Amino acid sequence: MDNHSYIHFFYFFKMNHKKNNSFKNQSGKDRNQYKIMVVDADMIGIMGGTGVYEIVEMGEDIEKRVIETPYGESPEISTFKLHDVPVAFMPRHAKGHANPPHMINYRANIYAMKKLGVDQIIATNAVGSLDLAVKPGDFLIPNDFIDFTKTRQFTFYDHKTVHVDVTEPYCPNLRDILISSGDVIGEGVYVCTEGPRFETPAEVEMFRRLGGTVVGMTGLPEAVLARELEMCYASICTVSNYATSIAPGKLTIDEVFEIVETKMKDLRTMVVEAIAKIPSGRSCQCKNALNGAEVENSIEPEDL
Ligand SMILES: CSC[C@H]1O[C@H](OP(=O)(O)O)[C@H](O)[C@@H]1O
Ligand code: HPA
Repeated sequence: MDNHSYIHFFYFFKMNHKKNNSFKNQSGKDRNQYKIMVVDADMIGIMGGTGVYEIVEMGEDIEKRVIETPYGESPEISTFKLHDVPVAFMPRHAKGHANPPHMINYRANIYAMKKLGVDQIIATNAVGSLDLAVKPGDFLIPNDFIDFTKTRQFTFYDHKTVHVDVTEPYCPNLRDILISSGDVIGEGVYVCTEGPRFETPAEVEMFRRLGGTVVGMTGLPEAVLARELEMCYASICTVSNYATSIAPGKLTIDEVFEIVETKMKDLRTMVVEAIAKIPSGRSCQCKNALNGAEVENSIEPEDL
């Protein structure tokens, strides 16, 4: 086992270890079946969003797998090599865009990536623009978010008190790499709604006044769950439309898919270029996200 794999193994051992050495979760299932099995350390993850379901044609030695997690099964993940770097691609909404934003199993998705050995994630998101200067067809790398989701499982820490810091919600190093890999707007605030409906004009006006730049439905809790597992995470937002009421007329998903499709080639080029630049080993603080975040001696209810 190399150093990196050992660290992953240790980390998950720590996460799963209970005072009484029991690995049973609340449903009584044996947690050993979920213990980390690193396929490839230093793996880069890509979470493909709307219109981005396959990116595997970029790589070699493609394998497909579904990962079991304590939260359920992941969508089918493709693993492959790109510039000799191991990459895992997951379509966030699963095959055929089966899962709408509020039904995505975000915990299973992120846990599965971690289980594979992914420690850095590049996400792609289609978004509506809240700002006339940010136009359909633009790429934007958000540096902050506002979370308006309502019904989602948004943390791994229901049974232990952990408050992760999100002063820098997206990995600064990964953002810098993305910003230098394409023609992008280098900052902006991503507002996440619950969906699946689009926004009302009053909501769009509120999001604008709150400082939002773009709006989407899937960026949260994905970014926070990645932070909770000490993974680096950054997003490439493809602006697919002006948010409702900013441009006249009804918003349809056809226009979203159409713009994403026209930007697909540039998006792929950006992702390939970024992956080539990602250094092995991480110098950011994402890998230490749990330092100073756990309330000492907080007891997991299942231990009582
Ligand atoms: C089909 S339009 C709305 C849909 O597009 C975005 O998806 P993703 O972030 O996965 O690219 C948005 O969040 C909605 O899920
Ligand atoms: N609103 C919410 N989500 C979106 C939009 C939008 O206008 N466009 C693409 N995803």
